[in-house]
Amino acid sequence: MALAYDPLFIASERSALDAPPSTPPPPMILTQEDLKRIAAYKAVDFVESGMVLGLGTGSTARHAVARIGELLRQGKLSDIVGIPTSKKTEEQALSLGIPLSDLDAHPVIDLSIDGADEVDPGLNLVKGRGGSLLREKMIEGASKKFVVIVDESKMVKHIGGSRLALPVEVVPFCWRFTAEKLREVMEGYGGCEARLRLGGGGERGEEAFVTDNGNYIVDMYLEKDMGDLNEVSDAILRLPGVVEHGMFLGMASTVIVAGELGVKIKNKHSSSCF
Ligand SMILES: O=C[C@H](O)[C@H](O)[C@H](O)COP(=O)(O)O
Repeated sequence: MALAYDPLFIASERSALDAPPSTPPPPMILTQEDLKRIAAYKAVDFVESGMVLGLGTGSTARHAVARIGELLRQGKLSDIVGIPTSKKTEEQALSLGIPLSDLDAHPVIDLSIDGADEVDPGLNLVKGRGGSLLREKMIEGASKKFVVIVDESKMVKHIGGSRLALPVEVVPFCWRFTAEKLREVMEGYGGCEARLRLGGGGERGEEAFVTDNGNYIVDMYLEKDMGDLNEVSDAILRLPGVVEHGMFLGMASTVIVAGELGVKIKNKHSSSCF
């Protein structure tokens, strides 16, 4: 996969690829990790000193948090306050010396940067395959601007189109009951299989995954396009055992997609490439 990116930009991140100044850099083969980093760095271009920042969670957001830490260390950014969307991100940000706070102290956030599991043509998202959807939705929903960073593999024709999980955070109390209710509700929207997410412990990871909020995740595997996403969202949220779901509808102001042909920036009302 040879890409139309500035090779020096990538090489600066991969010292092993540094070429002597007189020779042109070799054509770059970019990994998915490179694409995530490129999208993340582009998003950090939106960050200005003095901002309150929502710090996302996941393998893509991790690059953005690292970059913010780097720019702070270099003195290119100052007076940043980070609001982490998970305990994991909190740990990373603390290790980088990024000053942190929370929504109680900063109920309005200037800019949030986060990855996504799926992005549809209307910039609706699936998030939460890392289990952080509730805090992400609270923080990103309180943001004046929400910039989503993805590699092109995350683009789908419709939500659920990857056939991977659409996560729903549920209270542990009688989760089977809630999972069954979810399955019943989704019968009206093309159907789904609803499975408790495991991996929370045990010799073979057979225990339930527990979120930062002490809840479980039921992963829904959709059969087809659900249709009216706002209607599905309302129906899911009406179930008493449901805390939140991983559809982020109309929340992204900008999506930065790093792919084979370069970086695309899609704004809510228009899109551009460069
Ligand atoms: O709970 C996890 C978050 O919603 C992540 O932002 C999402 O899963 C994307 O993660 P990644 O960048 O690792 O694909």
